[in-house]
Amino acid sequence: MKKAYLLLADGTLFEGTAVGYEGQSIGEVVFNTGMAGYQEVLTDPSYYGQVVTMTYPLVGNYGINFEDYESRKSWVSGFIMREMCEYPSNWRCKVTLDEYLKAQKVVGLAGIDTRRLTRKLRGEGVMNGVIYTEGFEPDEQTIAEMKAYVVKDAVKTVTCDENIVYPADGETKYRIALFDYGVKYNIERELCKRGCEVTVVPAYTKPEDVVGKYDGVMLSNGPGDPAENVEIVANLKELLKSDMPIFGICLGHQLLALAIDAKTTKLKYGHRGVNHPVKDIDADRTYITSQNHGYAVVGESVDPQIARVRYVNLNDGTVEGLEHIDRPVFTVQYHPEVCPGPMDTSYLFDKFIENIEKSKGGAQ
Ligand SMILES: NC(=O)CC[C@H](N)C(=O)O
Repeated sequence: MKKAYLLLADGTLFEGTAVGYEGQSIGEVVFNTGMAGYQEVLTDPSYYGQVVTMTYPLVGNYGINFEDYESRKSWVSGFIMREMCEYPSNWRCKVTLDEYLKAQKVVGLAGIDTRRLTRKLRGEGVMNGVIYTEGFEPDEQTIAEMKAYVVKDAVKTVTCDENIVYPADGETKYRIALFDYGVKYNIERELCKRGCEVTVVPAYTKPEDVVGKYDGVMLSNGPGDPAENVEIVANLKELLKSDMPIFGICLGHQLLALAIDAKTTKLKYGHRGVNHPVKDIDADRTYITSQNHGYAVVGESVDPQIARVRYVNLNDGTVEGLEHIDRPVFTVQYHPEVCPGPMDTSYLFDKFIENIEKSKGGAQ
C-alpha cells in the first residue's frame, strides 16, 4: 500500500496511507464533526479550496450513491479520515468512496490520528497544508506556495454560467431566483417541494434582471472569504432598494450583511458539523443546526436601524442570523436545508414562502 502525507504550514507532518487520487494538493485544512454525510461534504461547493478532515473515525461505510450529491462535482482540495471503509454496504451505493475520490481527482489520506490533527486545528486555528501521495513530495517552492495560500476567486470558480430552471413539484405557486454563489442542490429541493419554480441564476446577475421578475430571491451558500465579493455586495445593495422578499443562507447571509455595511471576520477554526446549537432570540427557542463556515458576521457592526441579530450560536455567541427591521428579508448562517442532519429549521423555508405570500397580497 502506498503512503500519503499531510504537511502543515507549521511543519507538522502526518503519515498515513494513500486513498483516492494519487498526487499533491494545497489547501486550507479544516475539520468536520458530522458522523455521516461525507458525500454531501465532498460535493458542497462551500468547501472549495479546503482539505477536509472528518473527525468521525470510520468514513465510507455506505459508499456513494446517485441521489445525495449537493452539486455536479467534488470541490474539496483533499480528504482525510482515520479509516476508510473499502467494502461499503448500502442498497443505494453505486461506487465506493475510494472510487469516487479517484474519479474526482481528490487526493486522499487515511490512517492518520485525526484526533491529534483536529486538536491542533482547534488549538491553533485552521492552517494551510499540502496533502500528497508518496512520490509527489513537495519541493521548497510548493511549501512556500502552501504557506502563502489563500482561497481566492471562490464564487467565480463555482457559480453556474447561465440560468438553470428547476420546475416546482406539482403546480407552480411561486417563482424564485436563487443566486448561485456555490449553491447546494438541497436548497432547490426544499423550494421545489413547496411549489416553487426555481431559477438558479449566476452569482453576478444584475438586480434589474431579477427585481419584479420573480416572487422572491434566495441567496445561496458558497465558498471563500465573503469580503472578496465586492461586485456582488454592490448588486445586493441595489437589490435591497426593492421590496422583494429575500432569504439568505450562509455565504448569502454574510453577503447580505456586507450589503447593509456590517462586517465579517474569520473564525479561529469555524463551525463544520451537524450539532451546533442556535438560539432564536425572538422565539426563545434553541435549535440544533448543521453548519459549514469559517467566517461570521460581527454582531456589533450590524446597524440596529436596518437589521437585528435574531439568531446566536450558543457555543461561542457568534451571529447566526439577521432579520431586517421593516422588510421581508432574513438570513441564517446555518443550513436549514441540510440533509443529513437535523431538520429542526426547515420551517424557515415556510417562513420565506409566507413572506412571499404577504408581499403578493400587499401588491394586489
Ligand atoms: N457554507 C457557506 O456558505 C460558507 C460561507 C463562507 N465561505 C464561510 O466559510 O464562512
